[in-house]
Parts: sequence; structure tokens; C-alpha cells
Amino acid sequence: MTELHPTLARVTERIIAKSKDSRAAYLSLIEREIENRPDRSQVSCSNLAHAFAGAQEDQEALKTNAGPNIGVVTAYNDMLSAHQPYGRYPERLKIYAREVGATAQVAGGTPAMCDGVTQGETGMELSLFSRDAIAMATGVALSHAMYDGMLLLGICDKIVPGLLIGALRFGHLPAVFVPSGPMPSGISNSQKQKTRQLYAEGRATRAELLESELGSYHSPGTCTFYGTANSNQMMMELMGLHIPGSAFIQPGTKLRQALDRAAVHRVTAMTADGNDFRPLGHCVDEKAIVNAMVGLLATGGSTNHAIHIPAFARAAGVQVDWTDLSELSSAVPLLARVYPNGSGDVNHFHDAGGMGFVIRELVDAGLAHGDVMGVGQERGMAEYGREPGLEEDRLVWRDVGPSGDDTMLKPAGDPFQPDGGMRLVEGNLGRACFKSSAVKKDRWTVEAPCRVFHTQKAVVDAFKAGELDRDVVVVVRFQGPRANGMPELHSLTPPLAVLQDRGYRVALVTDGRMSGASGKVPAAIHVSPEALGGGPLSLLQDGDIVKVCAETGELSTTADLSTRQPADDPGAEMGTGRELFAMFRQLADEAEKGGSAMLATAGL
Ligand SMILES: O=C(O)[C@H](O)[C@@H](O)[C@H](O)[C@H](O)COP(=O)(O)O
Ligand code: SF4
Repeated sequence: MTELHPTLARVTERIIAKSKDSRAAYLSLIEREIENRPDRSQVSCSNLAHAFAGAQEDQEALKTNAGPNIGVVTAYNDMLSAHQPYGRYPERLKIYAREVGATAQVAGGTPAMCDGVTQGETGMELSLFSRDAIAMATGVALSHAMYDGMLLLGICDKIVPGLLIGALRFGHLPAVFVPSGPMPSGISNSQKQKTRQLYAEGRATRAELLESELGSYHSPGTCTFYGTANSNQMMMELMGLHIPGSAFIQPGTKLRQALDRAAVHRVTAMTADGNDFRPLGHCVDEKAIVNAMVGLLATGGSTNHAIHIPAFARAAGVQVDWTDLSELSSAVPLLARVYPNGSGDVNHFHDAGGMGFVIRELVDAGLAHGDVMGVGQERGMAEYGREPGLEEDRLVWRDVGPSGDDTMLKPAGDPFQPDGGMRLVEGNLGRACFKSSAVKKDRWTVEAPCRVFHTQKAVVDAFKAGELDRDVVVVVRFQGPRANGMPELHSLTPPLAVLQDRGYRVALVTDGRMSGASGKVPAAIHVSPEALGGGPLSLLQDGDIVKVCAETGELSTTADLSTRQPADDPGAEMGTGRELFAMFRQLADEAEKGGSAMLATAGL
């Protein structure tokens, strides 16, 4: 194996150094929790009776403390196609637990929002903060203190980060994430995009658009674009929090079932009473967090993780920022092109070699830490660099071999790009993220007069009125965490893509987010500081020249902002439950720190 890449070593050392105190505080919390772990034989009989009353056939085993008791935290609902399979999981997981002398109980459920359903709607303003609500719900579930380990059932955008944040605060327990897998591939992504752009131009009917969308999203399982949900799966592999190779095995298959069963058996084997104790807080250390960032860059993952990684890192006492991400991006090559960064989807990616190929290439090239603890049978990342299969119904892991499709997957020695899929752009307008893997290089620099908007709808109306048919930097402000919950503005992709296809130089600049599935149009997103409270975006006026340049890392205006007054705050809206999240908005810290009121007020 090659020596660790010097940039990876340097960034890791810097993160360890700046996290020294917060990581030490976190580890001593875990030690205290391990020492004070409730001995259930000493817990009041009333507490125990309440805990076991609903356990039916497991009641005797629980009463006699026969074996480890595993808490299942599930984000099941029917609204997310990715989470719909989880409805049938609890009874199966209990059976698998009994097979190894353990028990499992559903500790609790968490909310789960489908960003695909709320995209472009007011519900999207609850999306980012739903992550913190999920973390809190995870804490409520595990607070029963009746568990020796945890199984975390969640896939989508805010759910895995939320589950991880919550579970890390119970990091004295071992944990395994249990994915449900991607739905089979539907119509091609280029076909989907074509119908969308035709509809945006008024050249396709709504019925034709719906037919096309249903051709893409058609059955239980995760949507197959490489957005935030599937970026979550990639990160869980790079952090070693899945059974190796679980990420992209489809629901309802024998292999999926075998991996789910292995997850239950593994978490049971890693409890404090076993001989392979692996508390989650020890698995998730600085190196695991660096591996998550490396995986994001090497696979062109979702920009949303520029916000979620700093957040869940803080939950483990680790401090990371966009400078760390940007420096890693300069050294980590782009090894995968999965839609929207390419044409194939995660099923094609998996068939071409998938996560096993990516992890093997990164670790062998010294571009990822191979000594992350993980939850695999062996410690370390070796198993994660292979792929799972069944031999006479027995789970085996095989070498992955070379890429099965070099239009999707390339080796570290011959990457698509020598550097990663995400760049930091900064200047007198603030700091922002730019997803370079999803934008053609001739679009990495756009300098044009800006048009300033306060809502997505105003942009679409201006587009329909033909007001944007020119070189233009579209600025959408007051979309930050404290303004309106930092929604994704993915509905802007089709109209801006139409302008770009008409030959105009177009870019988006916003303190809001984009979907992990957004691509094609150059965008400087998550601008920090946000407009609300006088951030530079609030000083811009129509016609100011704005430059976005991913080559030089620039986000600036030639306008003299020193003489400007901030635009008025459009004010927070009521309805769709947004008022319930007012305290999250008022207390949220900036995107670069994770956009979390919960972590900010917890002093983490
Ligand atoms: O970050 C993400 O990955 C997105 O939020 C994704 O979860 C969302 O559902 C997209 O909107 C789907 O893409 P389409 O809207 O293009 O189908
Ligand atoms: S991947 Fe996105 S659109 Fe698909 S189910 Fe998950 S949240 Fe919804």
C-alpha cells in the first residue's frame, strides 16, 4: 500500500490538532457513559416491567438478561420510496437477533422528509432543520437506556446525518447503519432531463412530464441519481458504518437480506459484553471523518454534505471546515461519474465496481485512511474495498477487479479529474461551495451583471417573461439557515439550464442550498455569511457585475459595497409548520459549521 498522500496526512493532522480539546471532552463523555452504563439487574423493577411489557416472545430473555438487547431506531414511512421497505424490517431484525441469543426492540422512530416531494414547495423550508429534529428523536429513542447496541434505519438526505448526530451522543454503544438499497433503474436520466427542459420551455405537456417522472421514480428503494441520499450511503462505507458493501444492494434481494442479517449479528458481537467492543464514538474519529470528505470528493457527491459533515463531526468532537474540504479537493481525484455528474445511475455504478472499487483505489493510493476501525468482521477498510456476494447462501466478499465501465469509474492512476468534485469559492461576497464535478469546465468561470431575487418563484417568473435571456448571474438571497431554513433551490435547474443551452453565460449565487441531484449550471451555494443580518449578498443591486470562478476560487463583485445599506429582510412566513421551526432559525449557526441551532446551543 502506498504511503499516505501528504495532503491527506497534513489535513488529518490539522483536524486532530484543532479538535484536541473537543475530541478529548467527547471521549471522556463516552468513558463516563460506559462506566455508568445502567446494569439492568439493578434498574428498578417498575422501569424494567415497563420496558419489557410489550416484548412478547422476547420478554423472558429480557427479564433474565439473557443476551444483548439491541435498540432499532427507524425512519420508516411510506412517503420516501427509500424508506418504504423499512416497514417490514423490525420483525425480521428481531428474528436475526434471536439467532445469536440477543433481542431487538424498536427503540423509536424519527421523522423523515422526502426532499423530492417538497422540492420547490414551502415544506422544503423545514428540510435542513428536520435533520436536527431527527437527531433529537434519535436521542429520545435511545434515552430509555435499555440497549447494548443500536441499528439505524435511514437512507435519505437529512436522515442519515440526523441519525448519526443523535447516535454519536450515545457513542458508548456500538452501531450499524442498515440501508434498504436503490430501486431498479428506470428511464435514462438524459431522457428525464430532456422532458423537463421541454416542459420548462412549454414544449411538453404536464401529462407527458408526469409519465416521464414516473418512469424514473417507480418503486420502493432509493432514487437512483447520485444525490444526497446515495452520497450518505457512500459515506457510511468510507466511515465503516455499514456491513461492507451494503450501500447499493437492491431491496427484496437475497443478498440484501443476508447483509441485513449480518448487521444484526455484527452489532450484537460488538457490545461491551462481547470480546470485540466497538463503541460508535471510537469508530467515528478524525480519520473516519476525513474518509467521508475524501469519498465525497472522489465520487462527486452531494454539496449538502459540505453542511452535514461539519455538523456530525462536531457531534463526535471533531472540528472541520470548508478549507479542509477544499485542500483535500486539490489532492483527491475524481474517480466516479454518476448522474448528475455522468449518465449512469447508482445501479450502473455498483455493477461497474461501485464502492468496493472506489475504496480500494483510494486506500491503495494513500488517498483514504485504511486503518479506520469500521464495523466489518476484520477491523480496517480492507473488507470495504471488496464486494459482497452469496455462495450457497453464505455471505462472501470478493475482489472487485478493474472498473467494469470506464465511463463511470476510473482508477486513481487515471482519474476523470486530478482533483475532487467540489471547490471553495470566496471573496467580497463571502465563502461558498461550487460543485465542479457536475459542471463542464468551460462553465467554471462566469462574470456578468447580476439580477437579484428573494424567491425561486420570482426567478421562474422572470425567466418566463424573457427577462433573463442574456449573460446573467442570478442571485437568490435570504435563503440561509436563519432567514428561511436554507431550502434547496433545485427547481431553478431546468430554467437556468435552458438559458445556458441557449448560449448565455449563466450562474447562480445563493445563500441557499441545491439538491445533491443538481448539476449542469455553475452555482456558488451556501454563501456564508448569509444575507440575513447584513451579509454581503444583502448589499447587491441589479446590474452589479458578479464573478464566480471555480478555477481561481473567486466569488466577488466589482461594486463598491461599502456605501450600500442591506436590503430589507423579507421576513419569515407562517404555514406548513414553518413557525414551529422559528427557534431553529433564530439560533442556527452558519452553513460552514453545519447550520444547526441544536449543536450551537449545546456548545458543541
Ligand atoms: O439532495 C438531494 O439529493 C435532493 O434533495 C433529492 O433528495 C431530491 O429529491 C431531488 O429533488 C431529486 O431530484 P429531482 O427533483 O431532479 O427528481
Ligand atoms: S432520494 Fe430524495 S427523492 Fe428519493 S426518496 Fe430519498 S429524499 Fe426522496
